[in-house]
Amino acid sequence: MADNLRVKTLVVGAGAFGTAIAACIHNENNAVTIIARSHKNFSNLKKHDILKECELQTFDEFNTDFSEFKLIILAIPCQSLQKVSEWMLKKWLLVRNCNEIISTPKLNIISAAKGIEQKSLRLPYQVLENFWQNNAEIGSLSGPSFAKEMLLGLPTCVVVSSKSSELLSIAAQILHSPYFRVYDSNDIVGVEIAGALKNVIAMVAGAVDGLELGYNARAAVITRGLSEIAKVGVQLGADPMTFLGLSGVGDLILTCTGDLSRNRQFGYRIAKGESKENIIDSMAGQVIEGIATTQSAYELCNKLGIETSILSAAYKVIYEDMPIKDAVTLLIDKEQGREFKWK
Ligand SMILES: NC(=O)C1=CN([C@@H]2O[C@H](COP(=O)(O)OP(=O)(O)OC[C@H]3O[C@@H](n4cnc5c(N)ncnc54)[C@H](O)[C@@H]3O)[C@@H](O)[C@H]2O)C=CC1
Ligand SMILES: O=C(CO)COP(=O)(O)O
Repeated sequence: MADNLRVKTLVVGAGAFGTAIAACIHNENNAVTIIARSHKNFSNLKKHDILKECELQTFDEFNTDFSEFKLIILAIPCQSLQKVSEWMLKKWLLVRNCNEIISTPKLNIISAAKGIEQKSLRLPYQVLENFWQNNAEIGSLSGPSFAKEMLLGLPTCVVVSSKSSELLSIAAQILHSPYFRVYDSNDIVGVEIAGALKNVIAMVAGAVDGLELGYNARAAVITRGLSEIAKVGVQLGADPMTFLGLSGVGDLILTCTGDLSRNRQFGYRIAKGESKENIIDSMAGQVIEGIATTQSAYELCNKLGIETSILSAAYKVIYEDMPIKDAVTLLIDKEQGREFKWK
């Protein structure tokens, strides 16, 4: 296809997921530009044949009008969404040489972040909607998708969620391919709550394995964890069926059982006696979203008046230095009760 007929997609962030999604969607119909923090990232990206063809820019040097891109994917951690949005708006005004964005077609922005913003307790789409107001349609990409497997071209199914059907159709057109299947959903609250909270449950599942408590215990954490996730989601207005989908049980199973998960690894290593600081230092700057989300989730559950014992046990270990064995006792000694209680 002639270059001027190709759709253009922008991927903001050149970490594990930014790199992987760019490799999945760059093709003869879709030209991907990736924004990385520094030129140092470029040599890493160019190790992959497909990424050699993408346009690479740094945050500092970037000077294209954002509305040239049919889709913008934010592949950055949840806690950076506000800052990166501020950077984008500043750049956009600079490139357009104006003080205000007036009557432009809306941007189409999809976030891949799986977390809850600290202090404000907002989900990624709420941070973005609040910032971009009428200047963008907002969506969320989630589901079981280890970046490493996507980079290898292994089959992956994800869900894109948005209130805008136009954005859903653009996302399907740009993202969907035989090995990268995209389903759509209108339940952005459910999809984002599931994506955020599964990281905390994955840390606990990792800890169960680190403590060698057995497969039964791990299955119990996954299932009871799903019940806690659904309880929080339903209270926030999510559709309960979402938790049976790719962003719910799909991503939960992947992250709780797959050793590629950084959140699972974190829990495993904590259970083996390593300190939180040590583990973070060893991750070479890669984000472990579950750490910040544990705190946000704890505060959110308190605010909503919901009892969630697994999420709360994770908080006590990570933020109150409760010995992990005491947290296990807390969960085992919990009062007997009905399997499903929505409050
Ligand atoms: N790695 C994976 O398999 C998947 C990750 N995700 C989610 O995608 C999000 C990003 O994850 P990864 O790419 O894995 O993380 P990462 O830590 O590998 O990369 C994050 C990137 O964001 C950049 N960044 C962070 N804060 C920034 C700021 N303020 N300004 C500019 N750049 C900034 C970093 O420089 C880095 O390049 C997370 O929320 C994660 O949960 C979603 C699906 C799969
Ligand atoms: O969300 C992920 C896969 O769907 C990646 O999980 P981790 O951040 O735990 O590696």
